[in-house]
Amino acid sequence: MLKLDGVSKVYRVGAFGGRALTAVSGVGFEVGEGEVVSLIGESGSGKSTIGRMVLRLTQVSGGTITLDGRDISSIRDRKEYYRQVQGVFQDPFSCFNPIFRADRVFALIKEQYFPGVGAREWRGRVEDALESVRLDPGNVLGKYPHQLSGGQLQRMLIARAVLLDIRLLVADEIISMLDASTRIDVLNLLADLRARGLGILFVTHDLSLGNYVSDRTVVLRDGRIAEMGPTPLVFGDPRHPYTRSLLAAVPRLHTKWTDAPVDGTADGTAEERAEDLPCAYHEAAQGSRTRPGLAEVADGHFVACSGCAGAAPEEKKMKERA
Ligand SMILES: Nc1ncnc2c1ncn2[C@@H]1O[C@H](COP(=O)(O)OP(=O)(O)OP(=O)(O)O)[C@@H](O)[C@H]1O
Repeated sequence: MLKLDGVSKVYRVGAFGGRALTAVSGVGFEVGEGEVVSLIGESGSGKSTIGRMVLRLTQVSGGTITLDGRDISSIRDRKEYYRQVQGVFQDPFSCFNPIFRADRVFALIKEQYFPGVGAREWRGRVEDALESVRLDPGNVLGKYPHQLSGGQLQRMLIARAVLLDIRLLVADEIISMLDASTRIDVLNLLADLRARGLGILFVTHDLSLGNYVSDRTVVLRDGRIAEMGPTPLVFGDPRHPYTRSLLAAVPRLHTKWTDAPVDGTADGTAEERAEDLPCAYHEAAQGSRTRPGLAEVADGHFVACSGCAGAAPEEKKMKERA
């Protein structure tokens, strides 16, 4: 369904746009029907930029993004595209105009996409969509955004996507602002939608969430893919030192921060990372024709050479020392 191939994004920054900032470089992965793919990485690694490019909110600088083989930038009718692909973002409040009732988001969809549907039938469809995201229509219809919780608003936005019967949802940090119990509700809701065939690009900096929801995981570092593959492989057998350090830094439920090792990771794996270098995947990554810069270490499990161009400076230094 969705395919990114060698996608890059360069922003012009600084005074008069005189400096180039490469936010995303040579990224390629797919999202199939009924598949959840997590895009994981630290702040600034380029996750949202990728989401925005998929949503056509930001132009691609290099490479292609295709939907069913069609370059999305060639789809002139944006409405046709947004009928299939929608985004939901971190802050649900910012998606609603406080002076209008929250259900205006549904009215706008009707106006744009379903002008011929009668009022009664539309009301039925809205109620069904709300129930499918476990909202009681009687509780939320007719209310203003400030009368609803963040979780309710987030679900209304997902209901809007359900009404459009989209094929791909870009979910960018959608549960970061929700409390723990609402989070799990929204995650389970995504699982329902996935079971109905919806593809989901799940953008998060939270590894445990990525592990919980996704079939496949793409780990981004400085705009490049460090590692990607089936989630159980990436989390169960991480090969890139960066993935390992991210996983090691996840706080453990029964460990107090005062008991954490002083090297900054939760289980003291800094030594292990140094031992990994020089990189065992250098030749395979260089030689790959299908996934340039990535070595396939198991079926569908790819890892970047930690010493190649684009690797973080401290990794390069470690490689030189090794
Ligand atoms: N519109 C823009 N103009 C210039 N630079 C930008 C723009 N948007 C993002 N960037 C830069 O691109 C890089 C990647 O940003 P992006 O928001 O994609 O990262 P992210 O991984 O989603 O981070 P976060 O988790 O903090 O949202 C950052 O260095 C950021 O400062």
